[in-house]
Amino acid sequence: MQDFLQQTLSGEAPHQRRGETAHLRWQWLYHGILILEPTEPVNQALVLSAGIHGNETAPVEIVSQLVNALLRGEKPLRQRLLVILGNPSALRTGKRYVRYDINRLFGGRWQQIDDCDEARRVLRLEQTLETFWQQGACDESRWHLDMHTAIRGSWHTQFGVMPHSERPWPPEFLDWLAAAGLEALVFHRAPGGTFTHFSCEHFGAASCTLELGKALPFGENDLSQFRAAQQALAALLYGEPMPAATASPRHYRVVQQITRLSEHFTLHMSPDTLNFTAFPQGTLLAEEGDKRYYVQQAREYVLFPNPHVATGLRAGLMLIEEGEQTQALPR
Ligand SMILES: O=C(O)CCC(=O)N[C@@H](CCC(=O)O)C(=O)O
Ligand SMILES: [Zn+2]
Repeated sequence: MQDFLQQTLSGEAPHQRRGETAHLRWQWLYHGILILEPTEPVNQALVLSAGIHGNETAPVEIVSQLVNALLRGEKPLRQRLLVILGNPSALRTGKRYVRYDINRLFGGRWQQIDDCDEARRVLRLEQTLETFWQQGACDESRWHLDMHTAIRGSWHTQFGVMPHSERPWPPEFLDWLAAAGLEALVFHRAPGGTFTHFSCEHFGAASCTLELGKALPFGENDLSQFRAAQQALAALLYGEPMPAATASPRHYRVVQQITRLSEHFTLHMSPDTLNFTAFPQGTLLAEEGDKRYYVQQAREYVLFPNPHVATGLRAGLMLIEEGEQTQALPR
């Protein structure tokens, strides 16, 4: 296979479904799903995914470049690696999703929607991860990096979203995220239907949703903005030197989720509001019938505000920065 992205976009299975280089063996498992195993024994396994949303193309281009170099035999591999381009149909159309946002369906939530390609895709991805992790030794370290881009511009242009976990995060994982150039880390405080929640909750993986810049069509991305992330990935995959972290990411925690429940939902934010915009205590953020969302803490920052999500889905998250003084409004 010459080019994993082009192969995936073609919708065709490759003529040759497995192969090897001097460093590794690879196998095409299904559309957008490729497994690569080093010939030398290793004790680390990585799931590297992108294209869970079909309009978020920069990470797809980055993953494809990294993987193509491995397929051409130009680079060694230091991990067992499962590469996933999450939603090939959506990638072909350049839309976030075709019928349903697959990053809300993991952990079996696909069973709660009508049978459709996206529900089946999530089942396939869940099963593929399960088999991949089971194939490793029991002491193998498990990481999952799921790469996205944000719909809006952001005060922090590159950041990570960490799934809810009761376990402490491995320091080497946090160090890697800092070296990848992430300016902020956002910590969820409740379980969710994202891919990273699934791998963290079900398989104990250290996982993070990486948000790299703003969503643009294929060919319009300036990948040089993401040099640190690309170098950090090359370090992980090929054993190249890690870039030095220039700053420690700021830490934020989710304190409220705004959910759109009906057609009557109104979000009181302009379409230009950037991610991580701060709002003072008492600000009315959104309303829907009798339900009103206000800023509770002294100051809260908005993430992923989107009044156009399907009903029942998250229309925004409100964050506080760790270490900032908090004082909630009396209820
Ligand atoms: O910019 C937006 O509104 C969405 C960008 C995006 O797709 N983000 C992920 C975050 C997943 C997480 O919470 O870990 C998503 O919404 O699925
Ligand atoms: Zn996304």
